[in-house]
Amino acid sequence: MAVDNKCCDSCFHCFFDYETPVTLVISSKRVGLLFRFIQLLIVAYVAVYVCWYQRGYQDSDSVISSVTTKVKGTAVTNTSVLGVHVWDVAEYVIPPQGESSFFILTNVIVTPGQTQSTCPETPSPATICHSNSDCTVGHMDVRGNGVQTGLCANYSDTVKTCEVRTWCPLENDSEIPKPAMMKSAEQFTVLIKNNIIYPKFNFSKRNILPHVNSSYLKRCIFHRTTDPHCPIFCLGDVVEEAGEDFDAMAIQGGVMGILIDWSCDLDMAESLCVPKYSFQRLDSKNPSNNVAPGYNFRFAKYFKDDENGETRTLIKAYGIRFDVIVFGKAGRFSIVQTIVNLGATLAFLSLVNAVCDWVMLTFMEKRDYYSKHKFIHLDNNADGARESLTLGETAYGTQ
Ligand SMILES: Nc1ncnc2c1ncn2[C@@H]1O[C@H](COP(=O)(O)OP(=O)(O)OP(=O)(O)O)[C@@H](O)[C@H]1O
Repeated sequence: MAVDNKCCDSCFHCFFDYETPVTLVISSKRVGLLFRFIQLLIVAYVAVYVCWYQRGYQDSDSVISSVTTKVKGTAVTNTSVLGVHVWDVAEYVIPPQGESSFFILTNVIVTPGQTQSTCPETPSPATICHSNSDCTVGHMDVRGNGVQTGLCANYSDTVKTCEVRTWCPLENDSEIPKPAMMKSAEQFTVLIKNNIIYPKFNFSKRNILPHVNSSYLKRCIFHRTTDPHCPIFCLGDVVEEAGEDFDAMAIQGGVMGILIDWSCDLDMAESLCVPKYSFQRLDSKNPSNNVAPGYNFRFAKYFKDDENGETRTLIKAYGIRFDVIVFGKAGRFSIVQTIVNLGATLAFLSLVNAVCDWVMLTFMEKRDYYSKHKFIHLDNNADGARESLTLGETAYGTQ
């Protein structure tokens, strides 16, 4: 019965009691100092990080962009296979459309006069044979060059390999030309046309800036200090600025990144929103992991001979692929973002009291004395304003 009464009593109190905070002024230098220090930390965080660094008062948008490229330049080579050969854009830029990623041929292994016939395979543990019984008719090896005829043929005076039906003679890529056949490609230039949009702010711009006229475009080459807004780049300069050696890279090829940063503060003048260019090698050139370095692929040019038979020239192309990568974020003042961030700041400031109370009631010498005055229970049934202090029980646990 007594338990029931106690339970009803506490439910009654819980439901009908009214709690109101009492302002307690504590003249303690230590607590006061802690309070101001945490306040200062929060204000500094909001001012420096949220407002200045993160621009918390701005709404932001990511860039959308289109890129086209055009390469210019010619190179001359003189080799035993091709003789004197002049290479122009249509031959060394692959693909020729001028996309945001383009390949410049810098080194080649040419195998001319290939026809559909039979010839001995390139020697390897899987293709070397001693007699016909070592070869299987119709066998195709993924790493091989054709379909085995079942014959063991002389590859050289000392080596025999299984004969295959394929495009013969086979390519011999055991030695890559050094120096690269077209190392003069470092003098080629590329015009990059880049249009960007920030759709949220209805803002668009291109990297050929308003002050760039056609006569300037005809003679300028990008230079970080003298011509930072010229959209024509010398390939050698791009590789050099990335800290790489063009001659070395031209031998086995690689991948370069031309990075265009369009980060803009749209609260400032539009003329200050300009592209910032940087260059970076994107493929691995780690000397400790130098297996399968560079970049190469094969393609062929096909001809009809006098008897209407098909002949082709196989080209193993080594070169540098340039990827134009556009990125950026723009920000513009937004009242909604400002209010959201101000609200977050105020919410943070309200935490200061909670932290100081916790320190004061947990670690300070006079914590019992503070807690005695912090939590007061007023009994409404008593005559006048009799105070009953709830000693020992605080919101932070038993003291
Ligand atoms: N890779 C490049 N190196 C140097 N200048 C270039 C390069 N690409 C284009 N230009 C020059 O930039 C200008 C604009 O090129 P755009 O391709 O828009 O015009 P174009 O008249 O079709 O160019 P072109 O016929 O000379 O290839 C032209 O004067 C062009 O000669």
